[in-house]
Amino acid sequence: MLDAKALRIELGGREVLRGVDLQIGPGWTAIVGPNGAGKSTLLRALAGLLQPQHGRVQLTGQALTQWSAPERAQRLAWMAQQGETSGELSVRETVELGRIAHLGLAGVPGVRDREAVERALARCEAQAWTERRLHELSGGERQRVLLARALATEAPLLLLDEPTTHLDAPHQVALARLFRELAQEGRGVVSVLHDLALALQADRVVVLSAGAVVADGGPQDPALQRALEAVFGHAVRVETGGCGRPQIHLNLEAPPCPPAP
Ligand SMILES: Nc1ncnc2c1ncn2[C@@H]1O[C@H](COP(=O)(O)OP(=O)(O)OP(=O)(O)O)[C@@H](O)[C@H]1O
Repeated sequence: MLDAKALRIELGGREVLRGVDLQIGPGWTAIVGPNGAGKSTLLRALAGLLQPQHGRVQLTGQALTQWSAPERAQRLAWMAQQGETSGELSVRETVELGRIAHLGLAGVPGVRDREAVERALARCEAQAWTERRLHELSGGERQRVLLARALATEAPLLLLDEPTTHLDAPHQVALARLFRELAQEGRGVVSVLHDLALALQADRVVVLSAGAVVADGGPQDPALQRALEAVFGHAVRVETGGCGRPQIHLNLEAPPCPPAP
């Protein structure tokens, strides 16, 4: 779906992305890395919101810039870190914004649009507040509404910047389940995550450090464990948990293990 090649981005005179290559297909991809590693910058570049000084991003074989804004929005949904949405809109109005890519600004929603909005609200467990204003919601509730707006686009690819911010533990688990469901439906989900335990539930984990991809593989990949130790500077142990899914243990007291001989 998305193919980024040799992406280099400079912000404020500093090189923030240093030649990133990344192909994104169906499945759930988690992007992790320390603060300032360039995760949000990478996601914004993949969404076409930031122009790289060098390199390019293609969406299904065509440069991102060659798609019109509505065409692009039908194929690629973007969820920023919180803050960009008007708190005066109701929850339903906010989620309906996800249909603008299909309807245009003056379009009248049809049955399909209303169904997409209801399905998105249900998947994010946000149906109970549809008439409330966004500013009346808690941080976690608002986060689920913004995710519902992205889902309402029905785009095959979702780019989500820290979607678990403000979510309590059960809703974080529910979100991981939702991402796996979306992946099984053949959609691509790319999420920037700080919670490594959650990130290891993804099909693929990309580790970014100082603007470069330093590991890219499945959650059980030994190279991933080594990269996480190197990047975060603490011992990391990944083992198989009760449901056959990887579990991570990050030992903040212990330094990384010495490299294998
Ligand atoms: N508009 C800007 N002008 C100058 N530098 C910027 C700008 N936006 C981001 N940066 C810098 O680029 C680097 C990468 O920022 P980015 O937000 O992509 O990091 P991140 O990995 O998402 O971090 P975090 O985990 O803290 O959200 C940081 O060092 C940041 O200070």
